Amino acid sequence: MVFILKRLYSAFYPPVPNSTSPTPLRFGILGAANIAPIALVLPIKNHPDAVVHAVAARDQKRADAFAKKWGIRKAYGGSTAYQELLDDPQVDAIYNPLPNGLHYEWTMKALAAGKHVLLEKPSANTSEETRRMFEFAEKKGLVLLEAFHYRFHPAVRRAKEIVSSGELGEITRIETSMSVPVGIIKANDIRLQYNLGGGALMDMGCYAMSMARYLAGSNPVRVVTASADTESAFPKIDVGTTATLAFASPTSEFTANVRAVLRDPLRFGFIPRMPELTARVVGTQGELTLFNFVLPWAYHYITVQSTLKTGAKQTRTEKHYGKDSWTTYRYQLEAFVDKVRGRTPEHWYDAEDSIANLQWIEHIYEETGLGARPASTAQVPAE
Ligand SMILES: NC(=O)C1=CN([C@@H]2O[C@H](COP(=O)(O)OP(=O)(O)OC[C@H]3O[C@@H](n4cnc5c(N)ncnc54)[C@H](OP(=O)(O)O)[C@@H]3O)[C@@H](O)[C@H]2O)C=CC1
Ligand SMILES: O=C1OC[C@@H](O)[C@H](O)[C@H]1O
Repeated sequence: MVFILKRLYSAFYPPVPNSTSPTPLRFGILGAANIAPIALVLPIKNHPDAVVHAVAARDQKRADAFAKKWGIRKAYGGSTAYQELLDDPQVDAIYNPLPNGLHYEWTMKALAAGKHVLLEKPSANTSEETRRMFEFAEKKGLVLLEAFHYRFHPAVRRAKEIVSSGELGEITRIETSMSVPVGIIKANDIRLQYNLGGGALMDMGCYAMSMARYLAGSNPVRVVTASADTESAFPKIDVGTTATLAFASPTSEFTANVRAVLRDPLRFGFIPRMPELTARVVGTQGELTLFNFVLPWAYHYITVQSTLKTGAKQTRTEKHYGKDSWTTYRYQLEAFVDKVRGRTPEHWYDAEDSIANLQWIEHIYEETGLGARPASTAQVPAE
């Protein structure tokens, strides 16, 4: 417990670098979003070559309050604030943590304004929108990254390394699961609004899908089964989705179970269930479990159970926290800034990865009968 508190403390009070660049990469944030402090504002304090220059919110008071609280120089507010932020020549890169259904519109506008974009997950409401954003970024020579921060963390990279090493033999099953108990996500949350791109599969499921594909090292070949739980209060929203995907293997096929739940029901009507954040790979020679693959910087463990040549089973536990005080978001920021600066990031993933992730999310939504999330109807700049 003390260990976790220390990790949280250093995430919230990151050490500042001894020297900083006179010309740092200047970020602008679209929306005074809940996630912005932990995902960008705090980790950037530890980056010697990046700063947050401005924030924009639909309400001036909200923008001012956010800027004051987090020490941000400039605050744009009002109905034209987002565009004013994009037009600010002192902003080099945009962080887009708007609701999913607005990702496409404002990323396209940011790219049109000549800004690099760090875009929250899931990248858009549809895979076609994702493809268009990446094509536009490519055309403009700008960096665009879907913020799957977990992928940059040493614990996740190590889990992948173990799977790829062949130590577990041939993969026979993958399970990725993310759930939170009912009550955490409030009824008016963006995650429960269809037009804003809500749904468990979009929100938590995009990680579960991304991790399953990452561990598999390929894309699925088909959806085997998929079912969604709904509640009448939230039309067209999956409050929970479970899907089984088939992947091709050298000998035949293996399956991945992907589970995402936004409102896990109480046990016996009153006991909250523990959140789940687990990835598991079962192979012909052993199995691996990564507990907390999404926020491994706070706490995680990897257990590997393998079968020795003698037939005996051996179990070990590994932990990989990497650099002191670095969260998944700090690792992600390092890669993003490196990419913009023309350096080769230690780790990266490409447009095809983001496009495929959403394609398979769409396939699952179709299979559940709920249908994919609605495409944006906003006017966007010509690609
Ligand atoms: N990487 C990660 O770990 C996490 C990523 N996320 C992702 O970040 C994004 C934002 O999530 P979160 O911070 O929880 O969201 P918030 O509920 O804080 O909403 C984000 C911002 O959206 C703006 N907004 C614009 N239009 C609307 C609208 N019609 N309704 C509601 N809000 C609107 C608001 O900006 P304004 O201030 O201008 O009013 C608000 O600040 C999502 O894509 C989510 O998937 C979320 C949590 C964790
Ligand atoms: O990105 C996220 O990570 C953590 C989850 O709890 C949250 O709902 C999601 O948006």
